[in-house]
Amino acid sequence: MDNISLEIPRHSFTVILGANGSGKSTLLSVASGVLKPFSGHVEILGKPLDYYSRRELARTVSVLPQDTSVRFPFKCGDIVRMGRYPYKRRFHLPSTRDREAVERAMSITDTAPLVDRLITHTSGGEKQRVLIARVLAQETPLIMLDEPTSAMDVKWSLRVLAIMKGLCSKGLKTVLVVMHDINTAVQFCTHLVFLKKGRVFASGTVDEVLKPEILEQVYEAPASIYRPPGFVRPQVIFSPDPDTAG
Ligand SMILES: Nc1ncnc2c1ncn2[C@@H]1O[C@H](COP(=O)(O)OP(=O)(O)OP(=O)(O)O)[C@@H](O)[C@H]1O
Repeated sequence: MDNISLEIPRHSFTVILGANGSGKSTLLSVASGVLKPFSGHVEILGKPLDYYSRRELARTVSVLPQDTSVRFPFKCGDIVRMGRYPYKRRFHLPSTRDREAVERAMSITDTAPLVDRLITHTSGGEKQRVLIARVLAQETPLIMLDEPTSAMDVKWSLRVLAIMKGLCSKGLKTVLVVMHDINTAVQFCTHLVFLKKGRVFASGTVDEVLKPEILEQVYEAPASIYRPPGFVRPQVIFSPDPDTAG
């Protein structure tokens, strides 16, 4: 990736979209400090990333990576409690605030019934919900999620995105999400970023950038926008390539 210049508005719910290999996960890794950029810099809440200590960064940004394979048989409750590590003081038991944050996160994500279940014994969608609970328990002003709902059913995809949207619209969080499902993304997000070949191709509000000419260049497929009755936001239809559609 090169020449990326991007500002994520505070309290926005921004979704990063683009074709496979366009650089979405890489951008999220650079933005969260997991990867160092070869040149340039990242600022979080007006402060250069390099000025954050690891602990301060972990109290500022919570990240859900794309690869969520958990190889160790931790209990789901312990996984969510890990979200409180940035606040842990040596030789201290979890505080009331720690316990409340974990309980709240597990309640919102309906993962309390899984508290004693081993994470290795959960379904793909349940595991993603547990990891979302960990992110919420971390209580950071910034949340970065890489394909957080890829294994979730429709109900839970919509619910998790609605939770994130609610936190942004209340002014409590800024959320940056990588997703492929453009039609679900536009129902919730305030801003869209389209990447193409490692560069920002378009960035702005849904109305500014959800345009057939942009979509066609990003996805290399004919696109139309329509507004189904009862939907506040538009939807996209991609037409199959007549040569390969059969
Ligand atoms: N560890 C790595 N080493 C070298 N190249 C990598 C590595 N990870 C990713 N890449 C390459 O960097 C480019 C961007 O990858 P990235 O994972 O950011 O894309 P993406 O937009 O998230 O893709 P997808 O939609 O398939 O998840 C791709 O060409 C990919 O092959």
